[in-house]
Amino acid sequence: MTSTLITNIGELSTSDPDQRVLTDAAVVLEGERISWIGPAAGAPAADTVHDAEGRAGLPGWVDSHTHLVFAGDRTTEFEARMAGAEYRAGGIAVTTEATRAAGDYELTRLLLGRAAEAASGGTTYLETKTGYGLDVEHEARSARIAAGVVDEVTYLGAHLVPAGIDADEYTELVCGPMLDAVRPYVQWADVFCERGAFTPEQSRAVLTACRDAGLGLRVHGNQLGPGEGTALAVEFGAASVDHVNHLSDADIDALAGSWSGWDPADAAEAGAEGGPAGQASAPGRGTVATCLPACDLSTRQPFPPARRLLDAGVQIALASNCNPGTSYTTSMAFCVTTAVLQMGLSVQEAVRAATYGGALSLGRGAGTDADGRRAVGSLAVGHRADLQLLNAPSATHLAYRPGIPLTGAVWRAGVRRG
Ligand SMILES: N=CN[C@@H](CCC(=O)O)C(=O)O
Ligand SMILES: [Zn+2]
Repeated sequence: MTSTLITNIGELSTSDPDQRVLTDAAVVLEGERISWIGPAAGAPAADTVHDAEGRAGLPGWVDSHTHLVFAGDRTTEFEARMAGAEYRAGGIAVTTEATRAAGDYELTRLLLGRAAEAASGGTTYLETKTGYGLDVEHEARSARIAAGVVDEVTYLGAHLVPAGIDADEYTELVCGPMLDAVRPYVQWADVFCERGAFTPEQSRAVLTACRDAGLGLRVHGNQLGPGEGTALAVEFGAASVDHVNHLSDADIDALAGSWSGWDPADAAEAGAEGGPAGQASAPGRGTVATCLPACDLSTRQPFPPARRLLDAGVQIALASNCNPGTSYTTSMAFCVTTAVLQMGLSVQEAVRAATYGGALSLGRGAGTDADGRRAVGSLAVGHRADLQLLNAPSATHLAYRPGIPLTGAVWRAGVRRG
């Protein structure tokens, strides 16, 4: 097994339980895993050496919320929004029509292009959702295509009630034949619990059916206004609730309560979280609040109360939410920049949310699961060797130099990608 020593790392953000930031550091990669981390002066020899020349190093981004399986374009809707129109869930139907019309080859090509774009920006672990098929055939097709490209696939048949079908009838389809059809390809299920999408009752039905089918749960909640999405997510022990723009005090308390007694160091020691199936059994594991700042800018929503959530003890994630309607970017660096400049997070808090936070929300924050899949999102011995070097001396430059593509060299599972 070949080993690589990456040395002379000026500043290394580990995103580990102690949130250690090492200076003059080195990392050794052996095969797909990290085998050593420490001061450059004490690093062991390796087959090959990469000199970081004082650059900053950090885990590869974990993008835990995207909608990449789609065709078509929503520029006109975006222009109208920039001119003052409100975002409405109904735009999903426009993308659904274009997605259904695209052939398998075209849809796969589009997805591969977006995944490659994400990778070139330093993303090394990627989740994506269905949700632009909205019938049995096209949801199953989206799930199948996604499973061949990304790391984790989420079933989002409950994205919008398509025209021509009663909402309750459609919800039954989502909970029955559509779920059966996507089940071989997906690990997670999600529901858009929001006005104009799915009611709390319909969302509850979807979460129940998907939980009973053995899927891990996620919720799109509290994006466009106050609502029950977050409360439902906590009640169902969902791994994440995403958007969280309009939270009540009770929502924040519920999220914080879901994490009471949880200690990341215990989680790391206890070993595998086991992915989605492990979410209920992981001790003290709560519901991650996933913030999507690029989407908030594009839809002119208030940013989520990330500072308050962190201070209350809630684990948060940052994700791109790349989709054609509300957030057409794969740039995790942009999300980190925005979280620092606009949401009151420190650089290290934002980096941790965009790496470890996402991994935690995907059940991949610690240990190695039964299939041998290693933890991602933080740099520790035994974790998958996913890391990036910035063309900058510190992670602070992500916020200090907004808009500058700083990702330099990237390793994914120990393999140099860029
Ligand atoms: N909010 C729901 N779904 C997507 C937007 C989908 C669309 O408008 O196409 C989101 O996460 O923002
Ligand atoms: Zn989304």
